[in-house]
Amino acid sequence: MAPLPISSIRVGKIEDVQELIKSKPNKVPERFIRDANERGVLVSPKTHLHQHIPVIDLSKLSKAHTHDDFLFEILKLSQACEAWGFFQVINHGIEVDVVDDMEKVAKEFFEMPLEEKKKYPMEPGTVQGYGQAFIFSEDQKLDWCNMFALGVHPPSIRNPKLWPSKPVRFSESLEGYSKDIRTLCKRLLNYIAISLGLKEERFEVMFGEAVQAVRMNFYPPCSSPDLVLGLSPHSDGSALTVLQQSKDSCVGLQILKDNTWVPVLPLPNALVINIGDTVEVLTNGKYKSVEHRVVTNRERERLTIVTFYAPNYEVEIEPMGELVDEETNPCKYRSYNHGDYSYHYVSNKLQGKKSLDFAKILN
Ligand SMILES: COC(=O)C(/C=C/C1=C(C)CCCC1(C)C)=C/O[C@H]1C=C(C)C(=O)O1
Ligand SMILES: O=C(O)CCC(=O)C(=O)O
Ligand SMILES: [Fe+2]
Repeated sequence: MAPLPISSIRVGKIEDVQELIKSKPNKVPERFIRDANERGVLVSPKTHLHQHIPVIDLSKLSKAHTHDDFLFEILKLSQACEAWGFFQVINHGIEVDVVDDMEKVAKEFFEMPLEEKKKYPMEPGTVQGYGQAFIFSEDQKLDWCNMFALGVHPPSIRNPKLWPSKPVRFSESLEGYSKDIRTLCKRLLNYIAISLGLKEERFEVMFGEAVQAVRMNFYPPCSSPDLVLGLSPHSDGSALTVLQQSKDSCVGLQILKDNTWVPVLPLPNALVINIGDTVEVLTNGKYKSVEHRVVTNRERERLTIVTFYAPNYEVEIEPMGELVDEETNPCKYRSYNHGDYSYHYVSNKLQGKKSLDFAKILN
């Protein structure tokens, strides 16, 4: 994927939110204050008024369980992908130590002094390193978030200069974690294929050497959480996204369901999975990538480790023939190259599901 044309990008001063709350704990600079229609309404996690995203027990999909258990869980998965685009997985098979270790090094990374983190800058027009991605103009509102993003796989997408030497165990932990998350993504895509009545390895074969990137998001507390957003509304450009919320994180992720922002309440040892734009296109819209955003908290911070899993850049994407019917379910998306979609995605600001207009066939 080619870098963006840096010369044309003027982003102004992007303040580091962790530093901001150290020096002026009660001040929210104008550039973070959202227009009234965009602001994150706080939703109490205690409220029982909300529906919750489905929970899929992956142990029920292993050989140790009965065929009925398997079918029931696959049905739940299919309903989750169709109605929610989001679900949590429990008994996912990734060792607690691997997950905890990743959380620990990510936390240590964000806790380092700014000078240390600045050794790995996200330059304007790039998406890897420490900073804020998706900023393309001086008047664009900023998210109340610090990010650290790295390309992980295949090795050709890595920028080794951005892999930090501190915390000392960071790279080793990220390698181990990413290997396990990759296995989980392949497994989930196999189950998703089964849930669609496709051959189990349909996605794996199509994706080739899949692209995997990780983004760590740190949201410090904010004195006026009702005025800002932790992360702007967006859908993910990936095929699947795996989100880990650190143990002491506040609730913050909200997904747009039936025009209402529904909070995602963390479950112990669960991972949150969401369908990305690529699976929406491949399934001709049967499984949807759902718009989501993050709100902040007055007292508590939030740390998330997010993996984007997507086809190789060379792969041509279009709705799968098995899921299209010229008469009853015609193609809703055109054919395109995934590398081109990735470029399009990272060269535009996060704006709901707007990125997918790239692929939509408009009648
Ligand atoms: C800040 O970055 C992102 O939010 C992001 C970027 C991912 C990427 C890298 C960090 C390096 C390699 C390229 C890639 C674009 C995957 C989001 O990723 C989404 C967007 C697309 C498209 C995707 O596949 O995942
Ligand atoms: O931090 C979160 O809860 C959500 C992060 C997210 O949506 C993303 O990184 O794409
Ligand atoms: Fe996201």
